Amino acid sequence: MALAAHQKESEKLHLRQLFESDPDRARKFHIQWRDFVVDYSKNRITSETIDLLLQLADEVRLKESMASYFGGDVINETEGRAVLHTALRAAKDEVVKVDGENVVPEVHQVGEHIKTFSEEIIAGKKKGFTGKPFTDVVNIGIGGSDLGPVMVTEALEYYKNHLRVHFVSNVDGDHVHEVLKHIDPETTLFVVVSKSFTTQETLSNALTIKRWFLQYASPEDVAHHFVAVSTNLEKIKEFGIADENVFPMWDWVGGRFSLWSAVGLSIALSVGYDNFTQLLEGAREMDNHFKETDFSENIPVILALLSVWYNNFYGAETEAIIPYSQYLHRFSAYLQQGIMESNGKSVDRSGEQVGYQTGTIIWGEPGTNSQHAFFQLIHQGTKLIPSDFIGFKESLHGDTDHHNKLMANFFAQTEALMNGKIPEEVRQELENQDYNNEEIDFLLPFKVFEGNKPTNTILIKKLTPKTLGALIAMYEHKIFVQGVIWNIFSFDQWGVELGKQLAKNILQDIENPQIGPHDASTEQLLRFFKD
Ligand SMILES: O=P(O)(O)OC[C@H]1O[C@](O)(CO)[C@@H](O)[C@@H]1O
Repeated sequence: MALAAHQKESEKLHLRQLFESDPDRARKFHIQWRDFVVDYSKNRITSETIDLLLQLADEVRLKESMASYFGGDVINETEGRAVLHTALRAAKDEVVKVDGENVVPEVHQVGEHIKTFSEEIIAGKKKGFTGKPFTDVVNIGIGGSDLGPVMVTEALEYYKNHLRVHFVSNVDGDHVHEVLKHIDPETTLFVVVSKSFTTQETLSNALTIKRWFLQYASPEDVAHHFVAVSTNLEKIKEFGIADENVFPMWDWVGGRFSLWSAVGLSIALSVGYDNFTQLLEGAREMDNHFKETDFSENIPVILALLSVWYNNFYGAETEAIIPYSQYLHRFSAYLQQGIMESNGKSVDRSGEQVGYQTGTIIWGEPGTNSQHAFFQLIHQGTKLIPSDFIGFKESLHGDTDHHNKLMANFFAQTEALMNGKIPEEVRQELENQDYNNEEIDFLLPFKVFEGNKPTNTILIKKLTPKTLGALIAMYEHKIFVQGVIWNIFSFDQWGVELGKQLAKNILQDIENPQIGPHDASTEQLLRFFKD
């Protein structure tokens, strides 16, 4: 394949040389779009690489797949569903059909419900069972019903109102009990979020909270303090939630892409509905950019192709995502589900084992903390770790002193990763510090930086609800493009089922005297646990 042969050649090149030999490189390999600058020039690529990768996008018929994705075709074939998180941010006059029905009016109707509900809670018009306004919100959900809301409410903390928002996700009782310590039943609203309303963790946490609540309130008060977001309206009723407190969602929205729906209710409660709609608008703008822009200037397409380049041709297994913003401290955790649950597949669309690498391992922490934690390995370790650096031009607090220092680190790291430090530079530096020759010869190999480490720099004007929406949508579309290239189904998640099933059986073993047949190791461990 042309790309494999090309990789053999490009492997010999160093980013330093590539910059030295082409003064136009930074201009050539960057995309400016609205408040975003995406500089991908610090990658091990030439114009030929990009041409070959764009050719690959054509060969896999990416354009046609995009039309199916946005058009509501059943592209989640193993679950028989369309994949339409993009419809959740569609403008009122757009038409997006599922089974011949335009779903946009319904989406906007739920949006209106989110608006009135959140505004009444924020304004203190809707009150708790003793007539006091709400002060706290607890989001009860897991996976996509938790990670998106928690990431966005943290990311938009600067924009938040007086409501304190808490998240309970883990079935580990420590999580729920710690949250219960900090809330008052009279003034807390509980938002139970579960697309299926059958998830063990969420139902257990919701029931524990309901039991706790009923120590202070009567059963009819549940209707005022609990709201639910789900596709499973029957189960919600059984739980005792009032009809007006039910926010529907749809099976054509995957959990990990659902924060744009009523799953984002805790976001709207935390930052207000206007900010929530700004988030959607940012995502819509990115959708349009993705749909309408030539692939050579298309941010999600270029980022996806670069990721494929390292994953499939350089053998890189992981990608680091490093936001230089403390507000984005849950961003990589959020993308871990988005990317790894979507593209962690080893069977292609015809049911055959793939003979190539698929989904990348995603990890990361905010800069500058990450520099003091794991950057040693990125700079001088043996592994190739392509990294996305995300930073903002303006500081929200207007603190230029801190922001300049933060951003100096942001730029310095990608420059250092790219250039490295050659032996001559190290020698000169040590000589200047009056080291003798023997000391220099000893220290030199440890102080050399090979460089040539690829990074993308995503520089955004300011962290706002709108730019955040666009940033999240950018990664959503990157996931989609990669799924098309790898010919896998990105929108199911069968791989999470087996563990769930076994846990059900093991719970029986734990709660009953008998331990069912297991492998010798599991059985022995269960005996230790029960003794
Ligand atoms: O919203 P639900 O149905 O409770 O599911 C929670 C999460 O569980 C999964 O199905 C599997 O982890 C995710 O895809 C989903 O986001």
